Amino acid sequence: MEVLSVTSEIYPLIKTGGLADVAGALPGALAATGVAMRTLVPGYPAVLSRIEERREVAQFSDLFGVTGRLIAGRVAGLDLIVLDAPALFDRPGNPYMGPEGWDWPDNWKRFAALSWVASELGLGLVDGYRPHLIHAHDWQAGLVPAYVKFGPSSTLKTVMTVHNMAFQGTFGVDIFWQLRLPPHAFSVYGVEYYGGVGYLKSGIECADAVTTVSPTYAAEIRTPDFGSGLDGLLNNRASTVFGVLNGIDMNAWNPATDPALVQNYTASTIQNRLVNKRAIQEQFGLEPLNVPLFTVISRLTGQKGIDLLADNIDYLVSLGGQLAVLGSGEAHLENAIRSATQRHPGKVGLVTGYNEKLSHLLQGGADVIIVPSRFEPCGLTQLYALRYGCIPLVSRVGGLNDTVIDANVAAMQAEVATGVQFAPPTGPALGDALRRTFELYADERSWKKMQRRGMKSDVSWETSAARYAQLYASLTGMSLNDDAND
Ligand SMILES: Nc1ncnc2c1ncn2[C@@H]1O[C@H](COP(=O)(O)OP(=O)(O)O[C@H]2O[C@H](CO)[C@@H](O)[C@H](O)[C@H]2O)[C@@H](O)[C@H]1O
Repeated sequence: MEVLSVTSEIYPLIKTGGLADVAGALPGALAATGVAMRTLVPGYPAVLSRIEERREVAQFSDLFGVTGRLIAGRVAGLDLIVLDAPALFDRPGNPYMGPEGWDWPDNWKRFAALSWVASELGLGLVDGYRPHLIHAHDWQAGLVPAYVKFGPSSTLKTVMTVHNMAFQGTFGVDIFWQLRLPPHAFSVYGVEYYGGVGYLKSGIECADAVTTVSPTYAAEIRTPDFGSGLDGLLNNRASTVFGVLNGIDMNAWNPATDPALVQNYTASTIQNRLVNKRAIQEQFGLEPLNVPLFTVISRLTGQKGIDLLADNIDYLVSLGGQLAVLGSGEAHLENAIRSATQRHPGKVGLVTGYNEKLSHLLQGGADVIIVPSRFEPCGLTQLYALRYGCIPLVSRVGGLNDTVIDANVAAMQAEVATGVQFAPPTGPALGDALRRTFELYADERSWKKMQRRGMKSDVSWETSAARYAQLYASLTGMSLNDDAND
């Protein structure tokens, strides 16, 4: 079966967050199930400069007013189709915003073009390639299901995956007439959203199935607290909304071979993590002490609960811990952490910006990763942490609830705990969880056991890739080993 994945970022070429990791890992994981996945991505400079075995497979003389072409090629085992449209994608900054941090004003057009091209591929634009299903990720690909629903094909199926309900891609009504959709697509059954155009809304409304990245988040987003205004629509579509937990790339994230670590290790040589811990302490300006080292690797935003963390740094230090934070985001949160580094020299360190390599080292040497999110569709850093023997301390929401087993008394006695959970996501509850974590850390033997359990827990894509494959099969009516392009 041939599936076309459509995404605005993909690891290892271009990444601002977890979407890239998932888009980069899923094709490889699906291959074992008999699904051949190609991925359509925008031709950002970072993508075009790395694509290999490149072939031009289509040209557009009028792609929403600009010219463009499709280049097929491969990178890092990924089968890519790249939309090379320099007027839309050859820009500095990240995929969504310029270097000054402002969203590009024509994002509606950039990602409408991507989605429209995906639907054309679905109709057989390129000789010898006709996907049976298109899998669209997040609002940037949210128009794909609308182009398919209001287009000529009656057999092409679509799946819409929501990685974060908070980012919806909403625009004014004026853009509608430039989207190449028929007039009747501007309705509650199409792209209309509170009088404007909603890309994610349209994807949820028009796709044959909607998935999100954990079972708990799939239930949460059907409530007003987490639905960001789309809970009503999701409830209407309840029988076609599924939660499929993310996995991780077990090769890219393997402490036994990870080149970003100073010292590699396995569950049986876990004491070697100390070498990485010392390297972290050095890089973050922390004293080389054997005290609990906490880390945070995150966008520094309210969603991620970084204000709850900031409120607890003094307490964490008073308990005898150290903290190494890697991230960037909202200025007031960056400032709050920076001022903590000044209050607690040698105990709290901050590295701002995005640093993939350092994120690996932190997982391989810190004792605990704190993930205090207010909501978390799945969360990947706690999964990397489990694999690396770094204990996750997480709020009990979304995928954090589904992947970490809290070290309560029963779970410790049954020897199944893998981390610490707290609820609700408030400062005092996080403080209480920190206190519990120090108590657990003090019992060296059971702490090591908990680390080893985490390292053995299944965070791979295997189960979830099979679930996606089953979903594709049920929507297309194909069996998984049917030949591509039947
Ligand atoms: N400063 C930094 N330097 C280096 N690496 C950094 C970094 N800051 C973050 N990262 C990395 O970026 C990724 C973040 O992924 P998450 O799943 O935690 O959140 P995100 O909100 O981006 O993703 C959304 O999509 C994913 C995928 O579905 C969901 O898991 C998640 O809940 C949802 O919010 C991780 O790989 C992390 O290591």
